[in-house]
Amino acid sequence: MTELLTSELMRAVELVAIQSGQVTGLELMERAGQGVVDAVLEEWPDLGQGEHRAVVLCGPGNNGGDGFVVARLLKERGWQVEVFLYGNPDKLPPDAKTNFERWGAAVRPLDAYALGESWGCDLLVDALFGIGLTRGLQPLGELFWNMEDMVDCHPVEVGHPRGRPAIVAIDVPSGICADSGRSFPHAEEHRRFAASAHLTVTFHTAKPGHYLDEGPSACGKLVVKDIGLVTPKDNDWRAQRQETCTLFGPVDPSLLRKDVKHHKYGHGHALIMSGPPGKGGAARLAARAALRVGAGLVTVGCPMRAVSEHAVHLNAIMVQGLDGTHGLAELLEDSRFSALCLGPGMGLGPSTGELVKTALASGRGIVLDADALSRFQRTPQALFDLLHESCVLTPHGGEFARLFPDLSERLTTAPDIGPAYSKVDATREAAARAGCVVVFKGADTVIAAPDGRCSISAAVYERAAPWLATAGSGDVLAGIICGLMARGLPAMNAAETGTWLHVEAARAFGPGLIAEDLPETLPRVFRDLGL
Ligand SMILES: NC(=O)C1=CN([C@@H]2O[C@H](COP(=O)(O)OP(=O)(O)OC[C@H]3O[C@@H](n4cnc5c(N)ncnc54)[C@H](O)[C@@H]3O)[C@@H](O)[C@H]2O)[C@@H](O)CC1
Ligand SMILES: [K+]
Repeated sequence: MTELLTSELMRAVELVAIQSGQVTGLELMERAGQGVVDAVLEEWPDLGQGEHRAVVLCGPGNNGGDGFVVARLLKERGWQVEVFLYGNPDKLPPDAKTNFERWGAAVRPLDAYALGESWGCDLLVDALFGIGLTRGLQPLGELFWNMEDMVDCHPVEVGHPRGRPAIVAIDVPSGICADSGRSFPHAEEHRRFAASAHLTVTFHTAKPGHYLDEGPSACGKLVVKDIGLVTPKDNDWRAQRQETCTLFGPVDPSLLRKDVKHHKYGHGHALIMSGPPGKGGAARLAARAALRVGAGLVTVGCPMRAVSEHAVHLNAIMVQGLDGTHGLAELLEDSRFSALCLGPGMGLGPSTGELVKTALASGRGIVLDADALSRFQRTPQALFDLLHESCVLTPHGGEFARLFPDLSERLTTAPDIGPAYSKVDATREAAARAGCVVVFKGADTVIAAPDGRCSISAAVYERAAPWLATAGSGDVLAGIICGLMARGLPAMNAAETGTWLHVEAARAFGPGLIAEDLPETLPRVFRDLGL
């Protein structure tokens, strides 16, 4: 688990270190610049030998200051270095100004570079803006478009005669908000409003924006360099500041082990509600996932007329025909049902809403997904009034917008000032409003509890799982979380652990994955975890 710091918190950590006299801002800047050079040489060892050419693009703040340090350190290694500045050197903040002066060689205005498309270098350093970005950037010609093209289409080739540079972003690709991973679109005709990099080197700890929204694709690869800062642990310091969020993973295997002393009921009984005949596949996927993740028993509850369809497909999973809400209430008199899942394939008719209300009244652990969420599009508050701490909502972007239209709008409207409203902000607000755990799905899944706990469970960088974008994979996730809740995990733990396992199963299976493969790959994931 890694704590991710927003720009405000990062500044606060830096201030504590400087005020305590342990370090100066200038020393931190030197360490940051050195960290970037180290990361570049680790990533491209060929750049460690011989003379190379670098172009460093510096901005008007301390990110630019880091850039001047990098320029100087590369020059000391015998490189040819050209520096371009966005802004006025007289207005640089003190530490950046000192490093501008230490650089001491020519600095040309950025326009000369941005318009000139001078790509003939081995390393291009983006030191324009870091965590201090507060608004959209002025159009920079085709600079960002060319950077994206370079990253997407051209493998780095050190010494290529036409110059195919490795692109490294300092702290965060310029134009990307470090808190949200969002850029600030403007009316310029070019599509890119932020830099792209092969490698992004950040300091002390990653920021939420490295994992959210456009962040990961802009960053390329992310490396965190230690610059000797320590995040204060004391509660007083924390109490005065905004809450942090964590990058979740890996899971704690002890939560998943089965104790030899337990019989099947010791591992819980999950009830997965299904829709009408012909729509039962989603519930069966969820049920299979709940069973594979270790629930002792799993039952699919369905309308009487869907029993035979389920019966021909299911063996270890039981089928129970139910007579509407009355039937569900009667079934739940059996206290051994420890968690429920409603939504996948249930349909948008009134019966779905009624079944959800009956299930919620039982007070059991409940996962609501898909149609169980969309059914409440017109009356979200009616749903929120019934939710409790043992509930988990698992919306994708569309379902989130149906339940929380105002939050979704803030998240999708182009921001004009930074830090931009983030998926972490939106999920946290949603969880507080709903009074339960919310899993806002995507490659940048965010999970929040009503008490403010929040984590990002991202399928990006080395954990990318593009094959998860397949029909039914959300149903499987709902089933995994329900199975974990049936086993006794509290809602937040189940949501975080389930989301992590879901991605891990997709990664373990790899290309060609379909939803059916996910539950079947869980045993391999468990073996790899040492269970
Ligand atoms: N905070 C820390 O702990 C450390 C920070 N360091 C570096 O310092 C950076 C932060 O420095 P700053 O706070 O100076 O922030 P930046 O260097 O990111 O930029 C801030 C400057 O840009 C201006 N600005 C913001 N948005 C703009 C826009 N759209 N168009 C034009 N100007 C704009 C601001 O008014 C300010 O002058 C970090 O990203 C990192 O690279 C490192 O030197 C080491 C330690
Ligand atoms: K940058």
